[in-house]
Amino acid sequence: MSMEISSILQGGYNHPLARTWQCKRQLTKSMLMYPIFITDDADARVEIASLPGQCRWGVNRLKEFLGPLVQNGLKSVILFGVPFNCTKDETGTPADDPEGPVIQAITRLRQLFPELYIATDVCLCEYTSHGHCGILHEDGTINQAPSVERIAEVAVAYAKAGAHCVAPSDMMDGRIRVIKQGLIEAGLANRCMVMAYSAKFASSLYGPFRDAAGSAPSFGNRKCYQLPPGGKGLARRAIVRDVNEGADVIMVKPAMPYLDVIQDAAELAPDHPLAAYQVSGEFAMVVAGAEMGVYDLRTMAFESIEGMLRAGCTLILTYFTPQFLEWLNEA
Ligand SMILES: NCc1[nH]cc(CCC(=O)O)c1CC(=O)O
Ligand SMILES: [Zn+2]
Ligand SMILES: [Zn+2]
Repeated sequence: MSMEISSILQGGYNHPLARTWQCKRQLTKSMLMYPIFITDDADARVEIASLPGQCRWGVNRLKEFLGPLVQNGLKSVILFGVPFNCTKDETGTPADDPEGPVIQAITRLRQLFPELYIATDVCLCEYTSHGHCGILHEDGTINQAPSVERIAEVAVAYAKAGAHCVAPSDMMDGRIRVIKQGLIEAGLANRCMVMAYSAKFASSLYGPFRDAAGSAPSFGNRKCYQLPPGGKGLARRAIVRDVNEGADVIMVKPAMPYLDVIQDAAELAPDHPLAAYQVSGEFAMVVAGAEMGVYDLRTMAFESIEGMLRAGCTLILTYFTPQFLEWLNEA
């Protein structure tokens, strides 16, 4: 009894090279954007306990930190400011301080690595006294209009300093439109991209980041602006909303538990680049499993990315970037 011809699949992926042809999209170095933490002690290099292998860096150390990675094919970074020596207030005044870590780092990186693509996370939580991502009413709820104005002001300041991309992670309604408008008014809209954290969920997976950035809210939580994990419909509406407001790139965050949302974004915004953010808790989880002997780190790291590529993303923000650059050399 012979097999049906359509039953035979293995011949199509028997050879290692043929296996790569079965993947519609393969990880390349250009797809990787590395999230890095910049602190306001210029000479600092402080390891972050909850994020194995990651440090908070001062601007004077950026050459030694990123030089070897750029040499190895690093194409882009996204900057997070982590200030300790500033006075945080209600409106996040230190966010766009010209002497602050983000603007200093943009200037320095543009000089050091002219080819490196520099994105900046834009948010107020690292700079507000209350640790929330916007400006609050007396009763502690978000005051939308001034929040969005302030966030746009910070975004434009980063663009003026030379950022190639501003990426608002606050999840305030209407911010993409106001940021885009601000860039247009500043004459920068044609050379600074807006990457919208469109579908950002209220996740348990941000813990190590908040630890690293000192950005945990001092009261309450972020559930009135970040999406509920089951909110597929809301995520779809937020993606469409941000496209209509002028986002250049759509992002889904976290990535691994939200692959269906990435796939939805690919369908809803087929003409936009699509980013997935493998967040701090995902990174910590993958590393911890390897340390417990559950799997091989490298194999699992690639598998975790494979899902995002299948779902349709074209850009990946991950703390594994230095390792991937290395592993892709060996592949
Ligand atoms: N604006 C907040 C912000 N910016 C980046 C992350 C998370 C990134 C990560 O976990 O790697 C968060 C999440 C949060 O604290 O709510
Ligand atoms: Zn924030
Ligand atoms: Zn942020």
